[in-house]
Amino acid sequence: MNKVTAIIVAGGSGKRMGTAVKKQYIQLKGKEILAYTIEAFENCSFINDIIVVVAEEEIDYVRENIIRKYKLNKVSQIVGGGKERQDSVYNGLKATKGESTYVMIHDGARPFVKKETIYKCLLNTQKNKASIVAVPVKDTIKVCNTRTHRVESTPDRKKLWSIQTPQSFEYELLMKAYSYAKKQNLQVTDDSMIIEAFGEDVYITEGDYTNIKITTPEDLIIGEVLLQK
Ligand SMILES: Nc1ccn([C@@H]2O[C@H](COP(=O)(O)OP(=O)(O)OP(=O)(O)O)[C@@H](O)[C@H]2O)c(=O)n1
Ligand SMILES: C[C@](O)(CO)[C@H](O)COP(=O)(O)O
Repeated sequence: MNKVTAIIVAGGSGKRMGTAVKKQYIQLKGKEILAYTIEAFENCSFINDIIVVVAEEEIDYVRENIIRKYKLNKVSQIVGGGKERQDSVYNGLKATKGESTYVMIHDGARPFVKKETIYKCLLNTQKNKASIVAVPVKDTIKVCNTRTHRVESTPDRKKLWSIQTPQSFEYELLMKAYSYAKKQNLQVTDDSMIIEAFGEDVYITEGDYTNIKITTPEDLIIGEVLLQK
C-alpha cells in the first residue's frame, strides 16, 4: 500500500500577527484556525494519517482542545516543533519512521485549502516525485536593491508563481534532500527549495487564490469573509 501522510506544521510563534493568542489557535466563527486546517486533510479519503507539529509545550493543549474536541481521528501523532519552519518539518518527517510513501507538507496557518487541490497535488507527485501548489502572480514584480530599493529588474510575469502549500514529495526523496540540507546548513522558506538545492525537479500544481496563509491581522478579516461563502 502506498501510504500518504500529511504533515501539518503549526509550531511557529506568529510574530507578524502579533496577537496574544498564537495565530493557529485564533478562532474564526468559533473554531481554531488549526482545526480547520487539519479537518481539510481529515476529510480526504486518500490521506492515510496526519502528523501535527506544534511547539513542545502546546502538545497536550492541542491533543485535548483540537484533536479530541473535533474528533480528528486520522491524527496519528502530535510532535514538537523546532526553531525554524524547516526544523518543524524535519521533526514531522522523522516521526513517520519511514513508513510513508508520500508526504504532503502543509502550513497549519492555511485553513482554506480545498480537497481538489490536495488531490491534484498528490497526483502530480505520484507522476513527478515533487509537486507544490501555487497560483500565478497577479502583480508586476520588481527585483530591488535590498538597501536602497533601487529597481534592478522586472522578471517576466509569465514565469512567476506565488507558492503555497501543500508541498508534496516522495518520502525517500524529501528525507534524502533534508539530510543534505542539514549538512549544508541550508536556510529555506519552503520545502521545495531543499529539493531544488538537491538537484531534483519540482512541478507546480495550480491551486487557487483562496488558499491564503493567515500571516498578518488583515488576513483574519479575509478569513471571516471566506468562511461566509
Ligand atoms: N518554527 C516554526 C515556524 C513556523 N512553523 C509553521 O509554519 C507555517 C508557516 O509559517 P509562518 O506563517 O511564517 O508562521 P510563523 O512562523 O508562526 O509566523 P511569523 O513568521 O510571523 O512569526 C505556520 O503554520 C507555522 O506555525 C512551524 O511549524 N515551526
Ligand atoms: C511554505 C510557504 O507557505 C510558502 O509560501 C511559506 O514560505 C511559509 O512561511 P513564510 O515564513 O511566510 O515564508
